[in-house]
Amino acid sequence: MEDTIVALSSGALPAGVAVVRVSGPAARRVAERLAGTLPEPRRASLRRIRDEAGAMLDRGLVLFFPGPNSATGDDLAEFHLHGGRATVARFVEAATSLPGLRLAEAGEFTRRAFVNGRIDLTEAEGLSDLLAAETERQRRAALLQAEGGSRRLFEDWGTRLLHARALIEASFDFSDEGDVGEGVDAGVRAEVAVLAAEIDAHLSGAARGEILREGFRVAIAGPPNAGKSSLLNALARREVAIVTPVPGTTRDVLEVTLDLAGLPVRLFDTAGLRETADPIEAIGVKRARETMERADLVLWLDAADSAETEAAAMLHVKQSGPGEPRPTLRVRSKADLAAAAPVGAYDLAISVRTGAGLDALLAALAARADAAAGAADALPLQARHRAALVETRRALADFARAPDLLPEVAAEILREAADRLGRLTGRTDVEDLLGVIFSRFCIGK
Ligand SMILES: Nc1nc2c(ncn2[C@@H]2O[C@H](COP(=O)(O)OP(=O)(O)OP(=O)(O)O)[C@@H](O)[C@H]2O)c(=O)[nH]1
Ligand SMILES: [K+]
Ligand SMILES: [Mg+2]
Repeated sequence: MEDTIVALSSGALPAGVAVVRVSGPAARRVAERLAGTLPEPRRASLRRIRDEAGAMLDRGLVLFFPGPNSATGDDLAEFHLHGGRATVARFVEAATSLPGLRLAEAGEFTRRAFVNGRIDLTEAEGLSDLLAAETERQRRAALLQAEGGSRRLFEDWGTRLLHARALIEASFDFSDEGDVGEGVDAGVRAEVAVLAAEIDAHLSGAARGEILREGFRVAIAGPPNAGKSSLLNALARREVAIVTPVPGTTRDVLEVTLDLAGLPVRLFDTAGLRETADPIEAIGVKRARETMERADLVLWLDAADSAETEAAAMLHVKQSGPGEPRPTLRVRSKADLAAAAPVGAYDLAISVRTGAGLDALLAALAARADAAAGAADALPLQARHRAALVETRRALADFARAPDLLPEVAAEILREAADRLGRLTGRTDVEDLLGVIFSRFCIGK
């Protein structure tokens, strides 16, 4: 029989309330031992909680959720205790001293929910993202997935693949032998093509999903002394980077994450770009160029008092890497030093000294991040999903490429494609296929 598991399910102690959950076949017996009697299912009721020797441990709310309609799918008891370390430790000690009960491993409650068919893998991933979400957009995307958004999409695709395959299999399982090898029906091919296009559209959101997850990367770059580190400190509202009047102060890449438009926006302060004989600074310059290459946006700073000309500045941008030039926001910095900042060639003028232009800069960053992240309620696309969908797509491309495929081969390719999808949700199952075939083709007669 399956173990019964116990763990503190709420956050760090001490806290106002600690929620301890007990899940598994012994949950009812254990909860009765500790709480005396159990309230009606799904009702909270106050109980004295006693240890194995009958000594009082605490007084708190007790709930009982009979399986399979519980969060884990097993019998589940919940204790709301006073959130002190000693209280929780003593409770867990008393519970685990009862037979059949042990401490839960990391993620084990969710794992049981999956094993018991309460949630699929994408919903489990959504739950874990929901716990990790730090910004509003991350929270919304995670909730969408935890609530089954991705599961429904992938299951719909899987069902359609199953249909197409069932139709093909029928053509060789149930036709006269002479018909075998006629190639795949045009209607089935068309259905698969529509499906492939839908997967492509979903895959095209990969870059947006990555921004949601990994953050929108902004490289603060420019010539030495442009005020890059000063800007980083101003936006972070703390002294993250060393600022001095000495050009070439920054060498390491420094990172600060802001929450803008509900998205994580990662700012990287970099070494000023210039030719240098100093080997340490040269490494810093190399890292600065690499950071620019990987950035979603380059914030190119050019100080109002700098001798650097427009053309030279753009040369730096061009020199920043071999790849595509990155999207760039050109900022005239230290605007307080110029009588009238020549904004024309720049997108924005700022002064860290006076604070001028900083709000406009933040608004511009938020707008860029928001545009890059795409529609606010699009389903998130995770790396694991992307990998599986790319494989699914590859199989469908094989299917599309050869119009004269033997039905047996075509069915096998679709089986592979569906397998990849099934692994996404963790519900690959041949019984499904049999069900579709038999229900559609009235085998029983
Ligand atoms: N007047 C004025 N001075 C500024 C402003 N921002 C920065 N400075 C000064 O410019 C100098 C260089 O600033 P940093 O922030 O170190 O410049 P940096 O671009 O990080 O320099 P490196 O790391 O050496 O490339 C410092 O003395 C700052 O106090 C500003 O808005 N106005
Ligand atoms: K400096
Ligand atoms: Mg610096």
